[in-house]
Amino acid sequence: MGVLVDGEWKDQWYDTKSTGGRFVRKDAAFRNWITPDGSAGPTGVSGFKAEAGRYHLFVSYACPWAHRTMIFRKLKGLEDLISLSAVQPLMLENGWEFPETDPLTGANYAWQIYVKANPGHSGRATVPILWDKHQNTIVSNESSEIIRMFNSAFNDLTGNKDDYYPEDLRSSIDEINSRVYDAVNNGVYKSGFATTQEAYTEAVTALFDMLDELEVILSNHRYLTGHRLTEADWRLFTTLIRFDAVYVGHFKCNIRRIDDYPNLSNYLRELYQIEGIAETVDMQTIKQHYYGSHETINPHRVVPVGPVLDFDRPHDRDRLQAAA
Ligand SMILES: N[C@@H](CCC(=O)N[C@@H](CS)C(=O)NCC(=O)O)C(=O)O
Repeated sequence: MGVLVDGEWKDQWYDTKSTGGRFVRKDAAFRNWITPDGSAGPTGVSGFKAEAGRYHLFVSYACPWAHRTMIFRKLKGLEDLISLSAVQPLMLENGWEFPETDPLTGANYAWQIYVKANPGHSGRATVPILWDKHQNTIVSNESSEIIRMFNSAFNDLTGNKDDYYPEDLRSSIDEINSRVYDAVNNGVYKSGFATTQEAYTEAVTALFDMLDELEVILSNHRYLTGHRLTEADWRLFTTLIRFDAVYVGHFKCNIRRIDDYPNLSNYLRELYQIEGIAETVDMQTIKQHYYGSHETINPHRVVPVGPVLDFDRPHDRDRLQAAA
Protein backbone atom coordinates (compact mmCIF):
# COMPACT_ATOMS: atom_id res chain seq x y z
CA MET A 1 0.00 0.00 0.00
CA GLY A 2 1.31 3.42 -0.79
CA VAL A 3 0.71 7.05 -1.49
CA LEU A 4 1.42 9.56 -4.27
CA VAL A 5 3.69 12.46 -3.37
CA ASP A 6 3.88 15.08 -6.14
CA GLY A 7 3.08 12.42 -8.71
CA GLU A 8 5.66 9.93 -7.35
CA TRP A 9 4.51 6.60 -5.88
CA LYS A 10 5.85 5.83 -2.39
CA ASP A 11 5.22 2.50 -0.74
CA GLN A 12 4.13 3.30 2.82
CA TRP A 13 1.53 2.18 5.39
CA TYR A 14 -0.89 4.56 7.11
CA ASP A 15 0.74 6.95 9.56
CA THR A 16 -1.07 6.65 12.89
CA LYS A 17 1.82 7.94 15.05
CA SER A 18 0.86 11.58 14.77
CA THR A 19 -2.77 10.85 15.72
CA GLY A 20 -2.33 8.81 18.91
CA GLY A 21 -2.69 5.45 17.14
CA ARG A 22 -5.88 6.55 15.41
CA PHE A 23 -6.62 5.95 11.73
CA VAL A 24 -7.78 9.20 10.17
CA ARG A 25 -9.25 8.96 6.67
CA LYS A 26 -8.32 11.71 4.22
CA ASP A 27 -10.95 13.41 2.05
CA ALA A 28 -11.21 12.40 -1.61
CA ALA A 29 -9.52 14.78 -4.08
CA PHE A 30 -11.60 14.67 -7.28
CA ARG A 31 -15.04 16.05 -6.61
CA ASN A 32 -16.69 16.87 -9.94
CA TRP A 33 -20.24 15.82 -10.78
CA ILE A 34 -21.89 14.33 -13.83
CA THR A 35 -25.10 16.28 -14.45
CA PRO A 36 -27.86 15.95 -17.08
CA ASP A 37 -26.67 19.06 -18.98
CA GLY A 38 -23.01 19.20 -17.97
CA SER A 39 -23.42 22.15 -15.63
CA ALA A 40 -21.37 22.12 -12.44
CA GLY A 41 -22.66 20.08 -9.48
CA PRO A 42 -22.45 20.95 -5.78
CA THR A 43 -18.61 20.80 -5.97
CA GLY A 44 -15.97 20.85 -8.69
CA VAL A 45 -16.21 22.16 -12.25
CA SER A 46 -18.67 21.89 -15.14
CA GLY A 47 -18.18 19.81 -18.29
CA PHE A 48 -19.33 16.32 -17.29
CA LYS A 49 -22.61 15.76 -19.10
CA ALA A 50 -24.50 12.50 -18.64
CA GLU A 51 -23.92 10.55 -21.86
CA ALA A 52 -24.08 6.85 -22.69
CA GLY A 53 -20.67 5.24 -23.12
CA ARG A 54 -18.68 8.23 -21.90
CA TYR A 55 -17.79 7.16 -18.35
CA HIS A 56 -15.96 4.22 -16.81
CA LEU A 57 -15.93 2.99 -13.24
CA PHE A 58 -12.81 1.40 -11.75
CA VAL A 59 -13.67 -0.68 -8.70
CA SER A 60 -12.45 -3.37 -6.36
CA TYR A 61 -14.95 -6.05 -5.43
CA ALA A 62 -13.34 -6.05 -1.99
CA CYS A 63 -13.93 -2.40 -1.25
CA PRO A 64 -17.10 -1.32 0.58
CA TRP A 65 -16.92 2.22 -0.88
CA ALA A 66 -16.56 0.97 -4.45
CA HIS A 67 -19.30 -1.55 -3.73
CA ARG A 68 -21.81 1.27 -3.20
CA THR A 69 -21.15 2.56 -6.70
CA MET A 70 -21.55 -0.92 -8.24
CA ILE A 71 -24.88 -1.29 -6.45
CA PHE A 72 -26.15 2.03 -7.79
CA ARG A 73 -24.95 1.25 -11.30
CA LYS A 74 -27.00 -1.94 -11.08
CA LEU A 75 -30.12 -0.52 -9.39
CA LYS A 76 -30.32 2.42 -11.77
CA GLY A 77 -29.91 0.37 -14.95
CA LEU A 78 -26.59 1.98 -15.86
CA GLU A 79 -24.67 -1.13 -16.82
CA ASP A 80 -24.95 -0.52 -20.56
CA LEU A 81 -24.13 3.19 -20.19
CA ILE A 82 -21.20 3.11 -17.79
CA SER A 83 -18.48 0.50 -18.33
CA LEU A 84 -16.74 -1.11 -15.38
CA SER A 85 -13.51 -2.91 -14.60
CA ALA A 86 -12.08 -4.34 -11.42
CA VAL A 87 -8.62 -4.42 -9.92
CA GLN A 88 -7.00 -7.57 -8.51
CA PRO A 89 -7.98 -8.66 -4.99
CA LEU A 90 -4.67 -7.82 -3.31
CA MET A 91 -3.42 -4.31 -2.63
CA LEU A 92 0.33 -4.58 -2.02
CA GLU A 93 3.41 -2.36 -2.54
CA ASN A 94 2.10 -0.95 -5.83
CA GLY A 95 -1.38 -0.37 -4.48
CA TRP A 96 -4.34 -1.55 -6.55
CA GLU A 97 -3.22 -3.47 -9.59
CA PHE A 98 -5.04 -4.36 -12.84
CA PRO A 99 -5.08 -7.95 -14.08
CA GLU A 100 -3.65 -6.61 -17.36
CA THR A 101 -2.76 -3.17 -18.72
CA ASP A 102 -5.93 -1.09 -18.64
CA PRO A 103 -6.94 -0.39 -22.25
CA LEU A 104 -8.48 3.02 -21.49
CA THR A 105 -5.63 4.61 -19.59
CA GLY A 106 -2.65 2.35 -20.22
CA ALA A 107 -2.33 1.94 -16.46
CA ASN A 108 -1.10 -1.17 -14.70
CA TYR A 109 -1.76 0.33 -11.26
CA ALA A 110 -4.54 2.60 -10.02
CA TRP A 111 -2.03 5.30 -8.99
CA GLN A 112 -1.09 5.75 -12.65
CA ILE A 113 -4.68 6.83 -13.36
CA TYR A 114 -4.37 9.52 -10.71
CA VAL A 115 -1.13 10.73 -12.29
CA LYS A 116 -2.76 10.75 -15.70
CA ALA A 117 -5.54 12.96 -14.36
CA ASN A 118 -3.11 15.18 -12.45
CA PRO A 119 0.65 14.67 -13.04
CA GLY A 120 1.61 16.30 -9.72
CA HIS A 121 -1.04 14.55 -7.65
CA SER A 122 -0.45 13.88 -3.96
CA GLY A 123 -2.65 11.54 -1.95
CA ARG A 124 -3.84 7.96 -1.79
CA ALA A 125 -4.82 6.12 -4.95
CA THR A 126 -8.19 4.83 -3.85
CA VAL A 127 -11.08 3.10 -5.59
CA PRO A 128 -13.73 3.77 -6.77
CA ILE A 129 -12.53 6.00 -9.61
CA LEU A 130 -15.07 7.46 -12.04
CA TRP A 131 -13.22 8.15 -15.28
CA ASP A 132 -14.25 10.39 -18.18
CA LYS A 133 -13.20 8.86 -21.51
CA HIS A 134 -13.71 12.20 -23.34
CA GLN A 135 -11.57 14.45 -21.20
CA ASN A 136 -9.27 11.64 -20.03
CA THR A 137 -9.60 12.63 -16.44
CA ILE A 138 -11.11 11.60 -13.14
CA VAL A 139 -14.60 12.94 -12.55
CA SER A 140 -14.77 11.79 -8.95
CA ASN A 141 -13.15 9.41 -6.49
CA GLU A 142 -15.74 9.94 -3.76
CA SER A 143 -18.25 7.12 -3.56
CA SER A 144 -20.88 9.06 -1.61
CA GLU A 145 -21.05 11.58 -4.45
CA ILE A 146 -20.81 9.03 -7.27
CA ILE A 147 -23.93 7.28 -5.96
CA ARG A 148 -25.80 10.60 -5.87
CA MET A 149 -24.89 11.23 -9.52
CA PHE A 150 -25.94 7.72 -10.49
CA ASN A 151 -29.20 8.19 -8.59
CA SER A 152 -30.40 10.98 -10.85
CA ALA A 153 -28.05 12.30 -13.58
CA PHE A 154 -28.85 9.61 -16.15
CA ASN A 155 -32.62 9.37 -15.52
CA ASP A 156 -33.55 10.89 -18.88
CA LEU A 157 -31.31 8.42 -20.72
CA THR A 158 -32.41 5.28 -18.88
CA GLY A 159 -35.99 6.18 -17.98
CA ASN A 160 -35.25 4.75 -14.53
CA LYS A 161 -36.65 7.26 -12.02
CA ASP A 162 -36.13 5.17 -8.88
CA ASP A 163 -35.05 7.62 -6.22
CA TYR A 164 -32.82 6.58 -3.33
CA TYR A 165 -32.40 10.16 -2.09
CA PRO A 166 -35.98 11.47 -2.09
CA GLU A 167 -36.46 15.13 -1.31
CA ASP A 168 -38.70 14.59 1.72
CA LEU A 169 -36.26 12.21 3.42
CA ARG A 170 -33.03 14.06 2.70
CA SER A 171 -32.51 15.45 6.17
CA SER A 172 -33.08 12.08 7.86
CA ILE A 173 -30.88 10.33 5.28
CA ASP A 174 -28.08 12.87 5.77
CA GLU A 175 -28.33 12.58 9.53
CA ILE A 176 -28.20 8.78 9.68
CA ASN A 177 -25.50 8.68 6.97
CA SER A 178 -23.14 10.83 8.96
CA ARG A 179 -23.56 8.74 12.12
CA VAL A 180 -23.30 5.43 10.24
CA TYR A 181 -20.25 6.70 8.33
CA ASP A 182 -18.38 7.72 11.43
CA ALA A 183 -19.23 4.80 13.70
CA VAL A 184 -19.81 1.93 11.26
CA ASN A 185 -18.50 2.37 7.68
CA ASN A 186 -15.35 4.10 8.83
CA GLY A 187 -15.63 2.70 12.36
CA VAL A 188 -14.56 -0.80 11.31
CA TYR A 189 -11.41 0.70 9.75
CA LYS A 190 -10.74 2.83 12.84
CA SER A 191 -10.98 -0.33 14.91
CA GLY A 192 -8.86 -2.47 12.56
CA PHE A 193 -6.13 0.07 11.80
CA ALA A 194 -5.79 1.40 15.36
CA THR A 195 -2.29 1.00 16.71
CA THR A 196 -2.98 1.70 20.38
CA GLN A 197 -5.33 -0.08 22.77
CA GLU A 198 -7.08 3.19 23.56
CA ALA A 199 -7.77 4.06 19.91
CA TYR A 200 -9.05 0.55 19.22
CA THR A 201 -11.30 0.41 22.28
CA GLU A 202 -12.74 3.82 21.50
CA ALA A 203 -13.58 2.83 17.91
CA VAL A 204 -14.95 -0.63 18.66
CA THR A 205 -17.13 0.68 21.48
CA ALA A 206 -18.62 3.43 19.30
CA LEU A 207 -19.17 0.88 16.52
CA PHE A 208 -21.17 -1.50 18.68
CA ASP A 209 -23.10 1.29 20.41
CA MET A 210 -24.25 2.33 16.93
CA LEU A 211 -25.04 -1.23 15.81
CA ASP A 212 -27.11 -1.69 18.99
CA GLU A 213 -28.98 1.49 18.14
CA LEU A 214 -29.55 0.44 14.53
CA GLU A 215 -30.90 -2.89 15.79
CA VAL A 216 -33.56 -0.99 17.75
CA ILE A 217 -34.43 1.27 14.78
CA LEU A 218 -34.85 -1.77 12.56
CA SER A 219 -37.14 -3.48 15.06
CA ASN A 220 -39.98 -1.22 13.99
CA HIS A 221 -38.75 0.38 10.75
CA ARG A 222 -38.34 -1.72 7.64
CA TYR A 223 -35.45 0.54 6.53
CA LEU A 224 -33.24 3.08 8.27
CA THR A 225 -35.43 6.09 7.58
CA GLY A 226 -38.81 4.33 7.62
CA HIS A 227 -40.64 2.36 4.98
CA ARG A 228 -38.61 3.47 1.95
CA LEU A 229 -35.37 1.86 0.90
CA THR A 230 -32.86 4.67 0.47
CA GLU A 231 -29.22 5.46 -0.09
CA ALA A 232 -28.70 5.24 3.68
CA ASP A 233 -29.53 1.52 3.60
CA TRP A 234 -27.16 0.77 0.74
CA ARG A 235 -24.36 2.64 2.49
CA LEU A 236 -24.86 0.50 5.59
CA PHE A 237 -25.28 -2.69 3.56
CA THR A 238 -21.74 -2.77 2.14
CA THR A 239 -20.26 -2.76 5.64
CA LEU A 240 -22.74 -5.27 7.06
CA ILE A 241 -22.15 -7.79 4.28
CA ARG A 242 -18.39 -7.84 5.05
CA PHE A 243 -18.81 -7.81 8.80
CA ASP A 244 -18.99 -11.42 9.96
CA ALA A 245 -16.56 -12.69 7.31
CA VAL A 246 -13.88 -10.03 7.75
CA TYR A 247 -14.38 -7.27 10.29
CA VAL A 248 -15.14 -9.58 13.24
CA GLY A 249 -11.80 -11.38 12.87
CA HIS A 250 -9.41 -9.24 10.86
CA PHE A 251 -10.44 -5.86 12.32
CA LYS A 252 -11.25 -7.21 15.84
CA CYS A 253 -14.85 -5.98 15.66
CA ASN A 254 -15.86 -8.97 17.73
CA ILE A 255 -18.17 -7.86 20.53
CA ARG A 256 -21.03 -9.41 18.55
CA ARG A 257 -21.57 -10.68 15.02
CA ILE A 258 -24.26 -9.32 12.69
CA ASP A 259 -25.76 -12.78 12.87
CA ASP A 260 -26.34 -12.20 16.60
CA TYR A 261 -28.63 -9.24 15.83
CA PRO A 262 -32.05 -10.53 14.69
CA ASN A 263 -33.13 -7.32 12.96
CA LEU A 264 -29.81 -6.34 11.39
CA SER A 265 -29.23 -9.85 10.05
CA ASN A 266 -32.73 -10.20 8.57
CA TYR A 267 -32.44 -6.69 7.08
CA LEU A 268 -29.06 -7.59 5.60
CA ARG A 269 -30.55 -10.66 3.94
CA GLU A 270 -33.48 -8.69 2.58
CA LEU A 271 -31.12 -6.24 0.88
CA TYR A 272 -28.84 -9.00 -0.38
CA GLN A 273 -31.81 -10.77 -1.96
CA ILE A 274 -32.93 -7.75 -3.99
CA GLU A 275 -32.51 -8.45 -7.68
CA GLY A 276 -28.99 -7.92 -8.99
CA ILE A 277 -27.36 -7.31 -5.60
CA ALA A 278 -25.90 -10.79 -5.00
CA GLU A 279 -23.89 -10.40 -8.22
CA THR A 280 -22.14 -7.39 -6.73
CA VAL A 281 -20.93 -9.42 -3.73
CA ASP A 282 -17.76 -11.48 -4.19
CA MET A 283 -17.02 -12.92 -0.77
CA GLN A 284 -13.90 -14.78 -1.87
CA THR A 285 -12.31 -11.57 -3.17
CA ILE A 286 -13.41 -9.69 -0.05
CA LYS A 287 -11.72 -12.19 2.28
CA GLN A 288 -8.64 -12.55 0.13
CA HIS A 289 -8.18 -8.79 -0.07
CA TYR A 290 -8.40 -7.93 3.60
CA TYR A 291 -6.56 -10.91 5.04
CA GLY A 292 -4.02 -10.84 2.22
CA SER A 293 -3.26 -7.12 1.88
CA HIS A 294 -2.73 -5.86 5.41
CA GLU A 295 0.63 -7.29 6.35
CA THR A 296 0.87 -5.32 9.59
CA ILE A 297 -2.35 -6.96 10.80
CA ASN A 298 -1.97 -10.45 9.30
CA PRO A 299 1.71 -10.96 8.43
CA HIS A 300 1.35 -14.49 7.04
CA ARG A 301 -1.66 -13.53 4.93
CA VAL A 302 -3.50 -16.73 5.88
CA VAL A 303 -7.19 -16.42 4.94
CA PRO A 304 -9.64 -18.08 7.34
CA VAL A 305 -11.89 -20.75 5.87
CA GLY A 306 -15.07 -19.75 7.73
CA PRO A 307 -17.48 -18.54 8.75
CA VAL A 308 -20.27 -20.32 6.88
CA LEU A 309 -22.73 -17.61 5.83
CA ASP A 310 -25.93 -18.01 3.88
CA PHE A 311 -27.46 -14.70 2.80
CA ASP A 312 -30.07 -16.56 0.74
CA ARG A 313 -31.86 -17.81 3.84
CA PRO A 314 -35.39 -16.39 4.18
CA HIS A 315 -35.77 -13.08 6.02
CA ASP A 316 -38.65 -11.87 8.17
CA ARG A 317 -38.79 -8.25 7.06
CA ASP A 318 -42.18 -8.56 5.34
CA ARG A 319 -43.71 -8.15 8.79
CA LEU A 320 -42.84 -4.44 8.52
CA GLN A 321 -44.42 -2.01 6.09
CA ALA A 322 -42.52 -1.14 2.91
CA ALA A 323 -43.34 1.61 0.42
CA ALA A 324 -45.08 0.37 -2.70
N1 LIG B 1 -13.70 8.44 0.43
C1 LIG B 1 -13.44 7.38 -0.51
C2 LIG B 1 -12.67 6.25 0.16
C3 LIG B 1 -12.30 5.15 -0.79
C4 LIG B 1 -11.27 4.19 -0.18
O1 LIG B 1 -10.67 4.49 0.88
N2 LIG B 1 -11.05 3.05 -0.82
C5 LIG B 1 -10.06 2.10 -0.33
C6 LIG B 1 -10.43 0.68 -0.63
S1 LIG B 1 -11.67 0.05 0.43
C7 LIG B 1 -8.75 2.32 -1.06
O2 LIG B 1 -8.73 2.35 -2.27
N3 LIG B 1 -7.66 2.44 -0.29
C8 LIG B 1 -6.35 2.59 -0.84
C9 LIG B 1 -5.47 3.40 0.06
O3 LIG B 1 -5.94 3.89 1.09
O4 LIG B 1 -4.30 3.54 -0.28
C10 LIG B 1 -14.78 6.92 -1.07
O5 LIG B 1 -15.73 6.75 -0.29
O6 LIG B 1 -14.87 6.73 -2.27
